[in-house]
Amino acid sequence: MADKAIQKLIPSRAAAKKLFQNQKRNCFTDVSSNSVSAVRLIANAVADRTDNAPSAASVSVPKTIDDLPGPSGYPVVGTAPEYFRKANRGQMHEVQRRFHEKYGKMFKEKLGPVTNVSIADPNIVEELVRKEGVYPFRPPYDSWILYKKIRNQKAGIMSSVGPEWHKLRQSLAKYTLRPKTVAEYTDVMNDVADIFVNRLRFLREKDGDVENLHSELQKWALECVAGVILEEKLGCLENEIEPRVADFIKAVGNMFLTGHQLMVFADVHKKFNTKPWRTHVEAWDTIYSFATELFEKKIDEIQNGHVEKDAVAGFLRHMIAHTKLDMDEVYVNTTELLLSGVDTSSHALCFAMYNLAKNPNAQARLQHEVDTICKGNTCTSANLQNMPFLKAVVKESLRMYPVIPINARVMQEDTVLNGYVIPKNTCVLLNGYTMGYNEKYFPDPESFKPERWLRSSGDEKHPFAMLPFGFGSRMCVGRRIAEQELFLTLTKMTQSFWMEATGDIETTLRTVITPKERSSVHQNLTSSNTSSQRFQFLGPRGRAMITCVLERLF
Ligand code: HEM
Repeated sequence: MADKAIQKLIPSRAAAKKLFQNQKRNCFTDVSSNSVSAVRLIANAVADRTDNAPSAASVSVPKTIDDLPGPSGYPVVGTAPEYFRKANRGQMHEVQRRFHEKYGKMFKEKLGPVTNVSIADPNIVEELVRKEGVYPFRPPYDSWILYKKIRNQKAGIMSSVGPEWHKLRQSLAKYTLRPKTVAEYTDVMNDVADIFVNRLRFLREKDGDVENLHSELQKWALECVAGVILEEKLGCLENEIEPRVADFIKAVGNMFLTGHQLMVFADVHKKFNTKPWRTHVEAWDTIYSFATELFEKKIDEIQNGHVEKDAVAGFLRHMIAHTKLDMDEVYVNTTELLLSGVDTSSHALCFAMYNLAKNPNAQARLQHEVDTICKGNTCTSANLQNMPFLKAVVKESLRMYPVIPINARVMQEDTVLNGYVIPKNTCVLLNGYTMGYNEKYFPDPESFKPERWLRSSGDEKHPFAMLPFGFGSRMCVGRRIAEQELFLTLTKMTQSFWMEATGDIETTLRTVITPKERSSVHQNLTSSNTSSQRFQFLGPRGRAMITCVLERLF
């Protein structure tokens, strides 16, 4: 295969020159013919900024995937056992980082019968974006596909591929990624942030203890995303919550956890009806039943004209009113948006709070910015335009704790990346986590330094070196929603509390990076403005709270 592909990829000199010129003019259009790929290869060889780019001499003989370095692994199972070793469980991102340290910015690896390629270099990511075509293929978990098959369920924007995905995506992204539209949800999000902060105070005041901070964060995220999509107040942060809300949150966590566990040999798990498979099915069933209930209630309200006249239309109403999606499509999109918005935003907020608590100078600087710009009032979307440090805090926190540390694409055709022919159907893993800790792009990467993102730092950042929301036309469709939730809630937290922490959060990967159950973090929340009114979140043994919250719950 490789020889044939290489032959096809080598154009005549004249054709190459002409195509190269076109290519330079058109570098972001999708061109998929092999001859053009070859020209890209030449263009990349000439323009490649990477330190070990293929030399001009090697260009005429592109290398194949077999030439890539990588761990040799064991017969049949390849490197799979490496990920199942006790010390490495839930640490796929760390294992990948170590492989990159050993084999460089691009390596191959056999996982069972499949050969994957891993990359951790912004130039190669950029090259991939240019070549991934109209339908970037992020592989859904096999377990998702199997579930949808047994339940005859359609795929939504997150789990579909090809033209089907494109249709769902186009209908949605024009609203969810439009800053002006997302800004309309400022009040909804601020209301939830208020309730969240009051809830923390209430829990503290009641018995001096916050029983389950992580659960409060997940409820905060669900309340936000339900407000934005369904215009629905679920009451997640009230004292008594409906069991279905708690069940849904638990189901989302279980679906991501077991999806990750079933990454290899999902069909075998299904055949033998193993525990992870049963949990996976149960989790999806719970997710769909919750979404169906909400969806049907909202549709009923819309049809009967019971929607508040002044309410800002949620994304569900946008999809119904302004797109050509049928009701089934609107429903699966709604479901997948809801479930995508819980563990992602809640973990991101948890890590940002933790980073601020651990870095008092950064927290003080943020407090100063918040006080100067918001002047003690609720933050508006206009205020957000003037809060670069707040944005830098979120960026830096996502660099250190990218909620989704490894992204993936399946090549839709033989594609040359960094001078290697990557065969069609190969899965390429993009290690955002590894890039985020690369000294070359982020000096002193272990330190939390929001100021590195400020224009005044004078640092030029490679635009593809940090991709917490993914990239290209398949990037996170909820990005702006998530960012705005984080900005507004962190502002409210900063206006309300001073956060302190000792100890460290440990993380585990369950599709999303999650704080580990037994992280020994000690964190105080103190009312930020009145020193006499001290909110100390105390745990059962009198230890400072967020600490104990994390110790108990994760
Ligand atoms: C800090 C929070 C979040 C992070 C870090 C995050 C990150 C990501 C990443 C890395 C992807 C994959 C993109 C790619 O393949 O290039 C993704 C996809 C997606 N995200 Fe998010 N996300 C967050 C919050 C949200 C929220 C709040 C929602 C919903 C409102 C959401 C909805 C989605 C959906 C539906 C997709 C699939 C998009 C597609 O395939 O077209 N995300 N997200």
